[in-house]
Amino acid sequence: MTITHPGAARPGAEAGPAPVRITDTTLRDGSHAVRHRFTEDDVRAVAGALDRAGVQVIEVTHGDGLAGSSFNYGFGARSDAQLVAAAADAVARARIAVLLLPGLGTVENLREAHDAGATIARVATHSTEADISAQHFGAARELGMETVGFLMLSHRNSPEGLADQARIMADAGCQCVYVVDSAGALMPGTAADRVAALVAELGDDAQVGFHGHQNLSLGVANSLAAYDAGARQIDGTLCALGAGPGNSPTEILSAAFEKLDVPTGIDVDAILAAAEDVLRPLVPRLPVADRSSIVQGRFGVYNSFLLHAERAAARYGVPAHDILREVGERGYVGGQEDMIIDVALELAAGAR
Ligand SMILES: CC[C@H](O)CC(=O)C(=O)O
Ligand SMILES: [Mn+2]
Repeated sequence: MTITHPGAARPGAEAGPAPVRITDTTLRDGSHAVRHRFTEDDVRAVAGALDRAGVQVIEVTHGDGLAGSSFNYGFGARSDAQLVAAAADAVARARIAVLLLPGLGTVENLREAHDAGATIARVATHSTEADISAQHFGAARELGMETVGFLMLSHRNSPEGLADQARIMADAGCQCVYVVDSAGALMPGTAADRVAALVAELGDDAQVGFHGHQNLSLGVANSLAAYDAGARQIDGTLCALGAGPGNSPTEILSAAFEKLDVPTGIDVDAILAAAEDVLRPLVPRLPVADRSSIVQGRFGVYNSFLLHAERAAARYGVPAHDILREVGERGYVGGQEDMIIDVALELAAGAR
C-alpha cells in the first residue's frame, strides 16, 4: 500500500491534499469499554479536551446508540439526553453527533437528542439492510441535522453490494456513507476496495467515510488506505477506547495525517494531551488486542459481542474465544446478542 497525496494526482493539486474530517467517538464507541458508565463530568472533560484540540465532530451516546440503555445491551449510567447536553455545554466549536440504530432508537429519541444539542445524526444498519434507515434520515433532515450512514460489518458485503446499499442511504437523504469495519476484519486492500466502490457510486451525491477497529492492529493503516481511496470522514477514539480491542486511535490518526500533510484541523500536541491527561485517568482498563478480539478479527465477529461473550464464558465455563469463533461461523449480526448465550450453552453441553 502506498499512501500518496491524492490532491497531487488531481486537478487543483497545487492546493495540496484534500482535508479529512475526523469524528471522535470516544464518548460513544468508547462507552462499550467502560460498560456505558460515562457520567456528565466525564463527558464534559473529554468533549472539552477534544474541542480544544480542534476535533470537529464528537459522537456521544450509549455505546449501542440512542436508547441502547437496556437489559440486552447494558444499562447506561446516564440518559443519552443528559450526556449529549453535557457535551454540547462543554464545547465551543465542535459539533455533537449521535448514533441511532433503527429498531432500537426511534425518531422521538432523535428529537430529544437534537433538543439536547446534537446536530449530526449517524444512522447505522447491517451492511445489507440500508433500507431500514430511510425514515430516520428523513426525520434527521427535517430536524435540520447533518446525516451520516453506517454500513456495519462491511466485510460481510462485496464492494459492489456495499455500493448498492450506500446508494439506498444517499437516496434517503444521507450525506456521507461510512464503510464500518465493525469486526476489524478488513485489510488495507479490502477496505480501500469498498471505499472506492462507494466513491464511484456516490460521486458528488454524498461523501464516504471509514470507521476502523484494532482487531488485527490495522485501524490506522486501513484508515489511511480509505483516505487514499477517497474517504473524507474518518472515525477514531482517544487511546483506542472502543468495542472489542478498540478503535483507530484519534491521536495516532491525527499524527499520521499530519505527516502526510493532510489537513485535519487537529493540534497534535493537544490531542495527545487529551488522550494521555484527560481520557486515560478516567478509564480503569484500556482495551487490548487479546486472543478473543483477534479471533473476532479473523472470523469477522461484531466487536460489541466481546463483553457479552466474556460474561457468557464466565457463567457457563467455556472460553470466550471459542464462543466468538462459533458466533462468527454462524454469521450472527448486531441485535443477536442473546444468541451468544445459546452458543455458550451448546458449547458447555458439548464439553460435558
Ligand atoms: C452499536 C453500533 C455499532 O457498534 C457501530 C459501530 O461502531 C461498529 O459497528 O463498529
Ligand atoms: Mn465501532
